[in-house]
Amino acid sequence: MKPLTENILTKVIKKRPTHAYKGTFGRVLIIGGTLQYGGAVIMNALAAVNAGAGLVTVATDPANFTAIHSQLPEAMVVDFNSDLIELVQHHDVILIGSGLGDRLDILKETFAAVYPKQVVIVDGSALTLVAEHHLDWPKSQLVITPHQMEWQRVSGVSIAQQAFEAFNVLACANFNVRPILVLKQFHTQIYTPNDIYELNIGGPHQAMGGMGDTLAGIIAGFAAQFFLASLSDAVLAAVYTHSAIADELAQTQYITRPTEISQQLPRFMKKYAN
Ligand SMILES: NC(=O)C1=CN([C@@H]2O[C@H](COP(=O)(O)OP(=O)(O)OC[C@H]3O[C@@H](n4cnc5c(N)ncnc54)[C@H](OP(=O)(O)O)[C@@H]3O)[C@@H](O)[C@H]2O)[C@@H](O)CC1
Ligand SMILES: Nc1ncnc2c1ncn2[C@@H]1O[C@H](COP(=O)(O)OP(=O)(O)O)[C@@H](O)[C@H]1O
Ligand SMILES: [Mg+2]
Repeated sequence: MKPLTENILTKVIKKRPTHAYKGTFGRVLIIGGTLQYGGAVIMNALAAVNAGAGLVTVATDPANFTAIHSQLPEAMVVDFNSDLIELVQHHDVILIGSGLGDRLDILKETFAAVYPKQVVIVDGSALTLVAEHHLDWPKSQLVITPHQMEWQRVSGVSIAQQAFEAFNVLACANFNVRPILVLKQFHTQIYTPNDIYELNIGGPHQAMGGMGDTLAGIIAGFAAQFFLASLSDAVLAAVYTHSAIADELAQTQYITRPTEISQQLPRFMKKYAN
């Protein structure tokens, strides 16, 4: 296992070309946020917008529309009960699952609509639904972001077994599509097709609901902008950035709120852009 270091940031985060426009930095579609979990998609979107995604749309329960607009006027909204096929196909990056609850119908429709060039990030409730209903993974560039219980549900690798890399590698090999696995924990591990990395920063100041929703949003924002270099590198840089900002905040704070991490993204990224 390789340590994930700060070097990944200068490798991935690039100075913006002068003639760029919003389309240059990718279209992100976030799908999730039932009535109970509206905050999850707000945190996804705050992270994706602040990470620099060019255009962000949130497909969610209409009950969340006003809250999303008041937090983040940069984001667009759409009813997740409407026909999503065309919408899904018009985006570069799809983030599905944070606060999706039991909406298996939406998950199946999305998985069926995506095509191989797209990046699909599967988080939260979508992972639990895949496990419960034995769904095939979408035929796309796949990133999955389970915490340890979600990974146990999806892969059958128990939390105790997860300490042994080989079990996790074998489980990934058994998927119908090869994923990039972000296995979240204290010292998160990232399984890419070539290597396994361990994050050696971050800490218990991050142990709070919404922290994973924020990470998923940063991954979406980085994948949208920096995908052409390498999706694996974009994911690695997103994981590092999330905890590096948290650790900066923790120098003077007892806890680090997910929404504060998102606020710090533009300032933090500026330091590494070259
Ligand atoms: N503001 C919002 O809208 C928010 C919405 N959210 C959304 O809620 C949805 C449900 O997600 P979820 O993670 O809260 O619940 P679930 O999938 O049942 O997993 C919890 C179970 O797993 C266990 N467990 C064991 N190890 C663990 C570990 N390392 N990390 C975490 N858990 C671990 C744990 O054990 P216990 O705590 O009981 O000891 C418990 O039994 C999801 O879509 C998410 O996006 C949240 O983001 C919060 C903010
Ligand atoms: N003790 C800890 N040290 C470092 N990171 C932590 C710690 N506890 C939680 N985290 C991080 O917080 C996030 C939790 O993700 P998740 O459980 O999916 O949150 P949520 O679904 O509530 O948004 C992960 O990125 C995880 O690595
Ligand atoms: Mg989560």
